Amino acid sequence: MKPPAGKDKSRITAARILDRLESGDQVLDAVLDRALEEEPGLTRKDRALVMALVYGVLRNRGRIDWIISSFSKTKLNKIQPEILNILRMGVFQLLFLDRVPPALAVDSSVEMAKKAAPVFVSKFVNGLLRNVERKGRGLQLPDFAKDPLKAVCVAESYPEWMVKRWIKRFGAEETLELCKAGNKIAPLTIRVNSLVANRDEVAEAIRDQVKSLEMHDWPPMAMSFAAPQVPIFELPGFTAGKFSVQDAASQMTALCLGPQPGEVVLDACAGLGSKTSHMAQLMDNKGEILAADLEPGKLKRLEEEMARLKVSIVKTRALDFSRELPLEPQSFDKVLVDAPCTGLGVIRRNPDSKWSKTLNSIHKHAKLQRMILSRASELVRPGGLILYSVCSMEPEETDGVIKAFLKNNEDFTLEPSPLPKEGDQTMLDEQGCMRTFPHRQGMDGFFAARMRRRA
Ligand SMILES: C[S@@+](CC[C@H](N)C(=O)[O-])C[C@H]1O[C@@H](n2cnc3c(N)ncnc32)[C@H](O)[C@@H]1O
Repeated sequence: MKPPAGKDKSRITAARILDRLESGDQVLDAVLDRALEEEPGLTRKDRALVMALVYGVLRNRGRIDWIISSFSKTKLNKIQPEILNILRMGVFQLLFLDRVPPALAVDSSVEMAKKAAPVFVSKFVNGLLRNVERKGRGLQLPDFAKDPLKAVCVAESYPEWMVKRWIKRFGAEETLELCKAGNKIAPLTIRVNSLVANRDEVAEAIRDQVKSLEMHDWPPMAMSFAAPQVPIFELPGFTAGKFSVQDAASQMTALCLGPQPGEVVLDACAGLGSKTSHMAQLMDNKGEILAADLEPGKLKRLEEEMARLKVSIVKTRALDFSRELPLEPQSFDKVLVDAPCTGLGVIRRNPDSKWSKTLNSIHKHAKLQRMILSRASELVRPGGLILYSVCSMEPEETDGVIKAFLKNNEDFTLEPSPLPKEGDQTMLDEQGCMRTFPHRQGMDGFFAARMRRRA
């Protein structure tokens, strides 16, 4: 079966994205955006196939590789990386994607292999995928009762080092739940911009264009939905700035800091500004926010986003918080440090992190986080607050950073974040730090600690 041209382009684009991710130094969103920009001819349907293939392979890569190993005499690390990604996409289409006819899954993979390698390699691809088609579903997965580590790694597709440390911390049963939750497609959650709209009004405007619309009890401006009929930026109210896309756990961060109207606030690692605009909203667009980030390009996009959301109290400045800062010490009422991290709490959105992060990434991030928190804290006025947050659940990036900071900065003390205690009590630990987990609350995995400088 000869693959139709449009679909072939989708597969070639998906393979290119997977190949580019191999280097480990680029994140999925950026690689996706660039690859899709390079192929303006792809229709919405073609793009949907690209997404399905890329996310599908990344979510299921451990299991797919185990299947390939079961049918290949050649070790995986001896297979040319481009060919391995073609095989992964082929196996994914054969065993995980019902809508692709098996002949198309095999033939399109063989055609791609022919362009990337000598004929004997495309024959290997053909033979292996035909075997997977015939016998792949009959493979017996490793037994959880006998070898939980291997069973979780294969069945849920996670690297061994990650599962090992989670089993040590959470036990095998809970690790299985955590890994399963990380493979689920995350709901689309938005935050209504109270500066220009209320939640009921936004819900009514989008109700007939989305499925399973659900209002959250907490955080109060959040609602989630599935399967929007149009891209988010085409939903009614988006252009007018009535809402932003932001996970519920991420919406909790600004609430933990609780900036008030009229205050002077610093967002030290502002990125594209999802928490900056939330803080402006909580401040009723009164006061001042300095949004800083290492990357000036992000701040330009942040400024555009503030304009869309009708936020006028934000100034931006490119700053490196791992170095001495050109700012007046103790000049801010509140400081948010939403630090760069491994992102292991948001695997369901960025499944590439499973394969790009290592134990070393955790240690490298923890070192940078300590430096950034320490520099940013110099800017907090007496009696003022600093909130440290990361979208990771790893002890080195959470408790480790806070413990070291409090030890070296005796004029700061940890205090409970002002999240509701009843009902949602599980979001706060015994010290009042916010901790969310995908398998416990159905939210991204986040950590936030609120610390006050003595007056
Ligand atoms: C977790 S992201 C922030 C996300 C952002 N707060 C939001 O809600 O959209 C961390 C940010 O820290 C920035 N960053 C990394 N190293 C930094 C440094 N040394 N100084 C300042 N910002 C840094 C990154 O560019 C990135 O945008």
